Amino acid sequence: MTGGLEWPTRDLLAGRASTTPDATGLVDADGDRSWTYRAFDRRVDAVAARFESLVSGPDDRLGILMDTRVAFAEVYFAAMRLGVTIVPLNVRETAAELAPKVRRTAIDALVCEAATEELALEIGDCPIVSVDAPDRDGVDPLEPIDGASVTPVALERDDTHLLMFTSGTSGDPKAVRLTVGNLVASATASAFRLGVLPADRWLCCLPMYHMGGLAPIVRSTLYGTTAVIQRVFDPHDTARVVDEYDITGVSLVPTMCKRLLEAGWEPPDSLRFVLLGGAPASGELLERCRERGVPAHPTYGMTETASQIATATPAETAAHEGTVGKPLSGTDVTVVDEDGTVLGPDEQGELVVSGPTVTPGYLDAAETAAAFGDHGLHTGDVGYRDADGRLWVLNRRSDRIVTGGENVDPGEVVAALRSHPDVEDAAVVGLSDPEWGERVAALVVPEAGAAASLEPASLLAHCDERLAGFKRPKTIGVADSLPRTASGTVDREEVRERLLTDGTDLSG
Ligand SMILES: O=C(O)CCC(=O)c1ccccc1C(=O)O
Repeated sequence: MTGGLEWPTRDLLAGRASTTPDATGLVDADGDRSWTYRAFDRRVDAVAARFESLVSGPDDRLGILMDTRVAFAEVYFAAMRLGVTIVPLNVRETAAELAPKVRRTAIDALVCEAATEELALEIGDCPIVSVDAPDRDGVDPLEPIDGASVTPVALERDDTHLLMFTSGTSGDPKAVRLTVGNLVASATASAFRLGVLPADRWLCCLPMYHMGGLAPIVRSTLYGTTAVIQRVFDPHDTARVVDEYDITGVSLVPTMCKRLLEAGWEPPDSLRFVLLGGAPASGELLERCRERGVPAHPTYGMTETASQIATATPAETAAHEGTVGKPLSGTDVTVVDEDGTVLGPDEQGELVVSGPTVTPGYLDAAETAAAFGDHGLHTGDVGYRDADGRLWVLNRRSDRIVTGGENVDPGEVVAALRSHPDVEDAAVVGLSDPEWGERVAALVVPEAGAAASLEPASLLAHCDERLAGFKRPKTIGVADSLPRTASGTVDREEVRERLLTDGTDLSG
């Protein structure tokens, strides 16, 4: 820190760098470079100095449109140093999906990289900085500048530090507010479950614009251990990185873990945990992990709780099939029925979460009011706890589809399909898929007279202009009308049945 440092501060990196400056903070597995916490801190100062004239303080918002890389971590901590609210954006989404998010969050500046610059220019009605483009004087924006000084802004513990989007189920993504207090509470409780050793090295190969990819960076900085960053997951390459970089822990979604096993992965003894989240891990996958010596820790979490709610150890998953373990310390999970009555052991109901990791609310006050009740945040997930407090999650957020660890709001896909001139109506559900957990599937009702001319290729091209690739239907069926229940809502079970029997597979 070249500027004065005021205490207390929520600048987690400054605290770390002043405590163990010589410990290795970051490793770039792609470029085979590493940075001590001192060097990491200086680079973050350089980034903060570049952005200071654009954004500073709690009223300003900085969008980040970058994929997983060391520079993401540097921009993130620079934004924390400037006390601004960070808005990570999904680089896989289209301009049509991102533009409303940028508008709703009123971003004051947007950071992008070479690969996202074009997209940034389409969506950002504000100053845009690419971390890959030299500035006007030809200087690499991430290189420390001698004598540069930045005035850090101390965030209050309860200030909004992060606005992260999560998919709803009816077409409107929600912006979750998170505080530095939420993230610190989560990282602390995570350490109590997984343990921390001085030689720990956490491999980060999940998207950093999602909670599952960002959380390990916050954790390792708080702990003073090392984050090893790999931009693109690839079963053979990721297995090599785990070996070569002495990785002790890695966060994965189940699809990645399955691919590693299929590629013949046998992890080194030094690997202490695989944190397996974002989607349910099947019993079959966990069984194969046990056979191969993969220390799988299935975890249940959400953006709204800054990642983990409950996490199981390998011994627990072997002895109690299907459990996600006990809630982390400090987190309470209550099971309630439809009237809000608290249920007892083994009784199924909605999971309600409270504790220091839980968001203070959404950006939209009406969404916040709808989500919180007497016992905390209503997750929309159904599950139960056993007499010892272990948690089972039976189905995930009502209609939401989870494919390869990405969440898809069926409402968004329906809206995209309905905007096609030959489509009158559509219903979208998730079908079970051996590779992705679930696949997006759509039952489409053509406009009168358009049935003969409705081409799946035209529907898919229409979706590709509006939706991220992972939201594109992989199975499509055509019907004269949507099946409905007695109360008039779409009968999702019947939609599923029809797609399973009559749907055309378009995933090839
Ligand atoms: O499902 C979510 O939205 C949160 C998922 C998440 O945080 C996660 C996803 C994959 C691996 C690890 C984690 C984690 O809890 O840290």
